[in-house]
Amino acid sequence: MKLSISNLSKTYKNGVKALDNVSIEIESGMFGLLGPNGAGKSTLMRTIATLQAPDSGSVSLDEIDILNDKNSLRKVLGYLPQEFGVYPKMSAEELLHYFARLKGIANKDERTKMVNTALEVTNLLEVKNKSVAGYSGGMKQRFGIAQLLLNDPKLIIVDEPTAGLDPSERHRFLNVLREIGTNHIVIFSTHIVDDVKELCTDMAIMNGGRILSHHTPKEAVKALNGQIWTKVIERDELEVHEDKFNVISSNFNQDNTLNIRVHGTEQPDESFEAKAPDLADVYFVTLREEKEVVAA
Ligand SMILES: Nc1ncnc2c1ncn2[C@@H]1O[C@H](COP(=O)(O)OP(=O)(O)OP(=O)(O)O)[C@@H](O)[C@H]1O
Repeated sequence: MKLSISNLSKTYKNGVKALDNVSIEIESGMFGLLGPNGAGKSTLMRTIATLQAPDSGSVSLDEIDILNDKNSLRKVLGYLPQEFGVYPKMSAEELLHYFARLKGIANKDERTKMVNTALEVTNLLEVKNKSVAGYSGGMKQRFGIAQLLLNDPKLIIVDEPTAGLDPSERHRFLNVLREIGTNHIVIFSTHIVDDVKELCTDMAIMNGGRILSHHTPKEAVKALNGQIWTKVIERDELEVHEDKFNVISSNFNQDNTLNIRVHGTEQPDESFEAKAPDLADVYFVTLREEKEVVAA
């Protein structure tokens, strides 16, 4: 299965160019779309989900021309938007039966089987009789996945599903996605680098409505080998270092000093130590290079 996006552009009425000639191909597996707030991720997701039209460009899933044949796409799509509304005071099981009926599954045995599978995959079997309105944030997100699994979608889109989840809920949610990622195209957007690191077989970094890079996480990290340098400095030395070196990130240590990471093909000076790159370095280097291009 392949999702092909070609030359997609969208400018909102207020003049914001949310998509700027986006082209990318996505195959089966877990695909992470990583970018800061306002990068254009939701606009891209909503366009693929046929909820809004671009100004130009095309999107296809195998032979389905998504923009001209919305209904065919919707039959194979599972979409979990960023805000997933208010739930009525019904149990998860009842609500899933209700959604399954809406999706046209009239046969009760067939519906029960589907509902049970969805509850099982999302680890909600034990709480299936509880009201969804009273679920925690993480349980609600997993319920969102349960409802989208009901029509056995081929393309699953989840928009920033881990925002606001506590670490254990986030972990449980990522495990559910991992479970369904093997035989579907799952696209999920996030601004959390670790989400992508833990989960994705493929990824792209987006900002300013453009795809800045598209690599597997492994390849992207490998490409920075030998280019990341660290040093511990006092906090009031940060500005000087930022003026002189390509500082991509800084983190406080317990003693209130700062650990800075610098990008460069050569050791900046002898006070720096070489470090193995990680995915956060990839993210910051990519965004920084974009800033330099925009400024030039
Ligand atoms: N309906 C709209 N009308 C006008 N501008 C919009 C609209 N929706 C989004 N934008 C703007 O388009 C840009 C891209 O927004 P989008 O929501 O696609 O980004 P995002 O990467 O999903 O960010 P976030 O994580 O904050 O949702 C932003 O500058 C946003 O303010």
